[in-house]
Amino acid sequence: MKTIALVAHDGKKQALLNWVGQHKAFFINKNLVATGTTGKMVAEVLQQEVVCLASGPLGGDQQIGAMIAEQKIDWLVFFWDPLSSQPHDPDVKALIRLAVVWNIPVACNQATADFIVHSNLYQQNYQREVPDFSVYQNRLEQK
Ligand SMILES: O=C(CO)COP(=O)(O)O
Repeated sequence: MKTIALVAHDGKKQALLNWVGQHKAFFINKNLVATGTTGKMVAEVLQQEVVCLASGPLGGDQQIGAMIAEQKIDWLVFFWDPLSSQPHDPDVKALIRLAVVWNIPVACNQATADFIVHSNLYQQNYQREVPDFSVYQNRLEQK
């Protein structure tokens, strides 16, 4: 079963909740994990279980990043707010970075999230290519 991580900054929470509410049927049979406040709100909208980690500023982004590195997340929906500063900006950057490192689909706005929900690739149970990190491993071993 696919696991989707959902995260939204305060200025983007309503946008995420609206989007999630528009796609209720899509989320049935999906494992959902989220940062603390986002998760509680999403669970209310969907009336579905959401694994709620710590709130973002308290380490929730880092927890999701760790799950990505452990290959436990298939898709990250992260509605980050480009118009306000965040005390935990390094964590935000690190989360997005890990999504790119591990080549998981990441939607940072509604348009991209819509594209993924409606993608034939997604419907066909798309399996992303896991990057080959052996070159880094070799470098570490040479040190
Ligand atoms: O800050 C966040 C993501 O960087 C989100 O955290 P909350 O879901 O706890 O508001």
